[in-house]
Amino acid sequence: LLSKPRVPKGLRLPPGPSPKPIIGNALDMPKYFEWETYAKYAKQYGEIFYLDVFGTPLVFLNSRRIVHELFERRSSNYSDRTTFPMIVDLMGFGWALNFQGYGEWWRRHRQAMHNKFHPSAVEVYKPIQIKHTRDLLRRLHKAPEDFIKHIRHTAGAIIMEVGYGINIKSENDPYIHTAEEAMNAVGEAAVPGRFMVDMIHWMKYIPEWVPGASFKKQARIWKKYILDVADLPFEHVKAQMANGTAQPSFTSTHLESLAATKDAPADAEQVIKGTAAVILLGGSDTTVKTLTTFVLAMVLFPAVQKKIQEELDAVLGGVRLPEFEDMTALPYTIATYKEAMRWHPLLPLGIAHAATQDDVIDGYFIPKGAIVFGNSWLLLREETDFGPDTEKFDPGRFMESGRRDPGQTGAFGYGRRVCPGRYMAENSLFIAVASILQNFDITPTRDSSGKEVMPEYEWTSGLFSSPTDYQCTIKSRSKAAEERILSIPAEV
Ligand code: HEM
Repeated sequence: LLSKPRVPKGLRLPPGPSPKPIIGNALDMPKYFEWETYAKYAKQYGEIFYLDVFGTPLVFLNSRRIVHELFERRSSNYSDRTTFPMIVDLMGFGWALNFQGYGEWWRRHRQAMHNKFHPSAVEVYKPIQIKHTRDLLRRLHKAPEDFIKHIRHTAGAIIMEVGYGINIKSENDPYIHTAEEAMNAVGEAAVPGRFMVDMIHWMKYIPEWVPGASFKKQARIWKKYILDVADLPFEHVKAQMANGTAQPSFTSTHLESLAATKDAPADAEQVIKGTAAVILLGGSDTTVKTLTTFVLAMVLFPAVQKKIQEELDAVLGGVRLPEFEDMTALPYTIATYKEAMRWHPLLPLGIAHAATQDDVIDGYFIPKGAIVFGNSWLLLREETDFGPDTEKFDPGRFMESGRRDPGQTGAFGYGRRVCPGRYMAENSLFIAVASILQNFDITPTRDSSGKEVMPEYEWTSGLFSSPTDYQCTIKSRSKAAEERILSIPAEV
């Protein structure tokens, strides 16, 4: 199929030179690790190609030049989202700004988020991030084998306090559980092509009992989590505000401003509720998965780990825990979390954008409604931007001049849709990496004969890609490290 470029039916072409490859159709869509297959297609077909999927072009952008041209310079045309009948109509996810079309409703959500997540606004979250990261050290010291559970708890605790002022203590917190279930559902459903109903929209009207309509049953099961994750914590904060016990948070401060606003639109509360839930969803699992990638890299690349620890020891003198003020003195530590985002980007194909109007780029026609992907995985492996050997985990690459920041090269997405939580996310990653490595050594586990056993894992495939759960040994580095950890107050 791929060897014969052709023009799918129904696609108009610009006049002039012959069109570039339109390389195939739904049959050419890989189901798993799509970014790798699309990267191979890119080698064959160049900076831009597309697949025709039941009349909808899926356009793939494969170079930084073309990504910049469309997503940044022509951002007013490439900031829409495709309609996801599975996610929005059947699973009830219309409240999530991630999946809203480019328009006033999305803009109001984005504004609500921006107000509290721009670079200086996120400063107020730093004490919360420090407090819960220190608690993470205590938990890691106590039960190191459960490190993934602890990282998950910490990310959830940070985001619940930031978003709702709710202090979660238990590792089985029901809000976090609901958020994880909702996030897993999105991870599966947000991959274009995963559900046929996203291509053939009338299928959403098929009754659940019809053979072949199992997607409807699946959507119904997921919908409960998706509605609960928005409703339950929000109602909790409102009840707390009514009885005067609410802690300041994204939700409470927005609700207070709303109460003080004359003639606020009737749906203003909906915007706050939806945005708070999106913060909960976007804010916990993303950090967890990036940190599990980082821990894995530490097991696989011990020399890198040693180098980070040397930097941390030199700056902190082995006597105090890291603070955000240390950031400027810790370039290699910063390079490490950036390398984790580059080496294996969490969203290898980002979240697809959509074209609002017909457009032409380099003589290729992109029709209105086309679904447009930046292949972040490919961009982040570009040797001209990141230096040689990009398969290797090497923070040292960022110590050379002229290297690009992965956060501005696709790891956080593109243009007007770029991740609005990125400043807070980077702070969480920095303080976690610095705190963990100052105090712990991360090594492979050992078998009964004392031989090292490398972790067994696979990269997951879907909207998100991160390692499946794996084992490693996390041990405090020294007596001094142990004392530092034990001196952290038990109650956070
Ligand atoms: C390491 C952590 C994170 C990574 C790698 C990440 C990555 C991304 C990516 C790739 C996108 C898609 C952008 C696009 O469409 O071009 C995105 C969107 C988004 N992210 Fe993040 N993110 C992270 C953390 C967070 C956090 C902490 C929050 C909330 C506090 C958040 C909230 C959002 C929201 C609301 C959107 C949707 C934006 C829109 O559609 O306009 N993310 N993120």
